[in-house]
Amino acid sequence: MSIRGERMLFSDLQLSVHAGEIWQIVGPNGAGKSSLLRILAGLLTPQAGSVAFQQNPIAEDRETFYQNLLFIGHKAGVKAELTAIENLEFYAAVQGVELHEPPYEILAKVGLVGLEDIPAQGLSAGQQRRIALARLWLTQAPLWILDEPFTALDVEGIALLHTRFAEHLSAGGAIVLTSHQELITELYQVKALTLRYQH
Ligand SMILES: Nc1ncnc2c1ncn2[C@@H]1O[C@H](COP(=O)(O)OP(=O)(O)OP(=O)(O)O)[C@@H](O)[C@H]1O
Repeated sequence: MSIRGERMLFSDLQLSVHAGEIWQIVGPNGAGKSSLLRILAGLLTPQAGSVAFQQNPIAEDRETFYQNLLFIGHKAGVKAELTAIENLEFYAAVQGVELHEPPYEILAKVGLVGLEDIPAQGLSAGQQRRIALARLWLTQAPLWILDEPFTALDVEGIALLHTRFAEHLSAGGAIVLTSHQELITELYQVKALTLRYQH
C-alpha cells in the first residue's frame, strides 16, 4: 500500500517479476506509476508491504540489491556540464563497472557519433536521454527499473532501445518500466500492470 499526501495510490498490489520478463506499469497521470517504481527500487517506503529480490526483502540487504539493479528515473540524470564521454565514465565509476569497450563505441550504439565531446547541456532532450540510456549498454545488472525511458527519443532511438531490451530479456534479465506509449515490437512480449487513479 502506498499513500502520498492524503491520497491512497494503491493497495493490495502484488507483482512478481521473473527472469526474461518485461513489465509495463500503465495508468493516467498521477496514478502512482513513478511512485511504484521508486518503491520497487527501494527509494520510497510503502506504508504497508515489502519488496523482495530473489526472495530476500531488499531492506535486509540493500547492498546486494543495488548490485543487481539499474534504476533510471524520469529525469535524464545527465550531468549538464560533462560531455557524453565524461558522463559515461562517471556512470561506470558510480556503478563500479569497467568499460569493456571504448566509450566512443558505446556512444555510437546509442547514435551519438560526432556528439561525444560536447557538454550535455548543449544537446537536445532526446540526445541527453540517449546519454542516460547508454548505461543500459554498460551495466551487468539483471534488473532494470526505468521510468519513461522512451521519452524524447525519435523513431531510431526507440528501435535501439527495443533491441537492447530484447537482448537483455533473452539473456535472462528483467525490466519494469513506465511508458505512456504502447510498446509495439515483435522482439518481446510485454506484460502490463494497470494502476487506476484513485480519488
Ligand atoms: N515527491 C512527492 N511528494 C509527495 N507526493 C508526491 C510526490 N511525487 C508524487 N506525489 C504524489 O503521488 C501521486 C502519484 O505520483 P506519481 O509520480 O507516482 O504518478 P505517475 O502515475 O507516475 O504520474 P505521471 O503519469 O504524471 O508521471 C501524485 O498525484 C502526487 O500527489
